[in-house]
Amino acid sequence: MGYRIPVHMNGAFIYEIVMETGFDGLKEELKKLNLGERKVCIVTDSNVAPLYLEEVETIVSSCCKKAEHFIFPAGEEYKNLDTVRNLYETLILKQFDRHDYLLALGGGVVGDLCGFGAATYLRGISFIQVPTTLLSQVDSSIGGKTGVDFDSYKNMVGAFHMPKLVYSNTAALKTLSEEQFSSGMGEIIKHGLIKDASYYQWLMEHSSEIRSRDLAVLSEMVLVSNQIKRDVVEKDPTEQGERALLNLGHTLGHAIEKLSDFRLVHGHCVGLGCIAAMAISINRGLIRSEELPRLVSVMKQFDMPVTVNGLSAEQIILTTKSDKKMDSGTIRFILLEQIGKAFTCKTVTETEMAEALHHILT
Ligand SMILES: NC(=O)c1ccc[n+]([C@@H]2O[C@H](COP(=O)([O-])OP(=O)(O)OC[C@H]3O[C@@H](n4cnc5c(N)ncnc54)[C@H](O)[C@@H]3O)[C@@H](O)[C@H]2O)c1
Ligand SMILES: O=C(O)C(=O)C[C@@H](O)[C@H](O)[C@H](O)COP(=O)(O)O
Ligand SMILES: [Zn+2]
Repeated sequence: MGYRIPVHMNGAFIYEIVMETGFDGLKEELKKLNLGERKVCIVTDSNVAPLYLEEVETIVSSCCKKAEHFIFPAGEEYKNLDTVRNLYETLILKQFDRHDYLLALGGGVVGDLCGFGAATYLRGISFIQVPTTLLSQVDSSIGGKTGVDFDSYKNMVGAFHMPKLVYSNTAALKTLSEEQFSSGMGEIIKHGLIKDASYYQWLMEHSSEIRSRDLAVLSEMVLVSNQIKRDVVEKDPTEQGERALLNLGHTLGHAIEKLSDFRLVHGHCVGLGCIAAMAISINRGLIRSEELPRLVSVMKQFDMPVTVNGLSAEQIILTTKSDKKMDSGTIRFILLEQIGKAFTCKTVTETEMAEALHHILT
C-alpha cells in the first residue's frame, strides 16, 4: 500500500513524498539524507507528542548526530510569531547551525510553523515533513508554503521553502478525532472540484470506506490528492498563476476561520467557502444548479458543516478585504467553470459574495 511520488521543480528533482502504513520506513528515508553529522530538532505539538514523539525520536536519533525536540501547545492560535520566537530560542540554545535540520511531526499547524522556522533561521535550514493529520498528508505538507498567522489573519507572514522529504504514515490517521478527519475532507473535496471530476465522484462512491478509515481506501485517496497537489505545485511553485486554484474556498473560508476565533477548523471553513464559490459560479451560469445540493450532500456524507451561525455577510466580506487575497484593491476569487476545472476571477462583486454567503449563513 506504500508509494513514493517525486516532486520536480524547473526540471530538477527536489524531494520525494513517501507514504507508508507505519513509521518503520522513516529510518531508510532519513538514511538517504546523510544526517550522520547533523542535529535534528523535531517540532511537534502537545497532542501529537504523547502519541508519536518517542517512536519518531528513537528513529531520528539512530540516523543523526543528535535529536532534540520542541513542543508547543496544539491549536491554530499558536501558529504565530511568538511560537516561532520560542523555536528560535531553542535552536540557538542547542547550537543549531546552518547544516542542521528541523522535522515537523504533526498537522498543518506544525508543518507551516516548523517550515517557516526552517525558512528563516540562519536565513534557511533544511526541514522534513512528517504529517500526521489527513489534511496535512493530502495538502499542507506538499509544496513548501510555510508561514504563520499575524493578529489572527491567516498565513500573513510566510515563505516558500521546500522540504527535503515528506513522509506520511497513514496508520497515524487512526488516532485523529472525527472533527479533524472530516476537516481533511474539505481539502480533498477541493482537489476533486478544481482538478478531477472523476475523483470527486469516487469520493461520493467510497464515503463509507473513507469514513471507517479503511487503510487501503485511505491510501488510494491520499495518493490521488498528493498527485493532484504535486502536479499543481510542480508547474507553479511560487503561485504566479495555476497554484492559486488551490485557494478554492479559501477567500471566504479564511475570513470565516478568523471570525470564528479558530473554533471552526480550516478544512470545514474551506468547505463552506467552496459552497459559496459554487453558488457564485452557478449564478454566473457557469455550472448547473444541481451541483450545489450535490456538494452539500457530499460534505454532509463526511460530517462537514454546511452552514455557520453568528456571522454576517458584511463581517465576512470586510475581513476578506483585509486578508492577503487582494490584488490592487480587487479580491482574488477562485470559481468553477465545470466540476474538475477552476479559474481565477478578479471581478466577483460584494453583491455576488453576499448572495452566495446566504447559502451558508443561518
Ligand atoms: N501550507 C499549506 O499548503 C497548507 C495547506 C492547507 C492547510 N494549511 C494549514 O494547515 C493548518 C491546518 O492543519 P491541520 O488540519 O492538520 O490542523 P492541526 O495541525 O491543528 O491538527 C489538528 C489537531 O489534530 C491533532 N493531531 C495531529 N495529528 C494527530 C494524530 N495523528 N492523532 C491525533 N491527533 C492529531 C493536533 O494536535 C491538532 O490538535 C491550518 O493552519 C492551515 O492554514 C496549510
Ligand atoms: O498550497 C497552496 O498553494 C494552497 O493554497 C493550499 C491551501 O489549502 C492552504 O490552506 C494554503 O495555506 C493557503 O495559502 P494562502 O496563501 O491562501 O494563505
Ligand atoms: Zn487550505
